[in-house]
Amino acid sequence: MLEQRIQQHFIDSADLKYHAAPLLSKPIADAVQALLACVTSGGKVLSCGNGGSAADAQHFSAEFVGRFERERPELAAIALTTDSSILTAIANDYDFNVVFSRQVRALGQPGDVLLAISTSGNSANVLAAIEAAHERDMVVIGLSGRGGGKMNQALRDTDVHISVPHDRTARVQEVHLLTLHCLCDAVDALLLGDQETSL
Ligand SMILES: O=C(CO)[C@@H](O)[C@H](O)[C@H](O)[C@H](O)COP(=O)(O)O
Ligand SMILES: [Zn+2]
Repeated sequence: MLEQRIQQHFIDSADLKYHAAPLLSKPIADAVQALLACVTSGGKVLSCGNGGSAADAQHFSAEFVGRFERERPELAAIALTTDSSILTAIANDYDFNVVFSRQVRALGQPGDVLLAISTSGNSANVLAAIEAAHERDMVVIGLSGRGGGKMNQALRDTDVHISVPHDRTARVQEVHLLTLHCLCDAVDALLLGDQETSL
């Protein structure tokens, strides 16, 4: 019974990945181009999200600043989810809805990229970060699910929306993580050439 339940998670996750691959490969490739333009012109990536998506935001920035699978120069990325002093001060003095947007206004420059992650597309602090990024002439890569929610309206035509076609938060997050690894792999391939992985 329990093992069957566990196996069903694996099957559902694999099914979604098969189904989503042809739907998401184009927006993911568009996101790669946005990231490449950013890093080759001296820009940086700011990333944000709540809960599991905060972990995803940090996962991405760790692989940009550190490395993914291949040796390469450092790439600039900052997760806006990590500084507890900044987060508590902004939430305490202003509102939790602006914990990311104030950091975007403080750190964002034209040509930078905001990686905005929300499985529902409806988290107010992520939506406010998108608005702040537009004020700073940044491109936004939005990762969502469940039809995209309010992120559909928040994003511009010049942004990239990667919307996972599933309603369950955990399944959406599983495809978000795969997407982040696709982004890291493709940026490395375009920067270094299409070689085999070294790690
Ligand atoms: O990881 C999970 C569920 O798998 C949760 O921590 C989840 O990330 C949180 O409930 C978030 O607050 C959901 O926000 P969002 O993805 O809708 O923006
Ligand atoms: Zn989770």
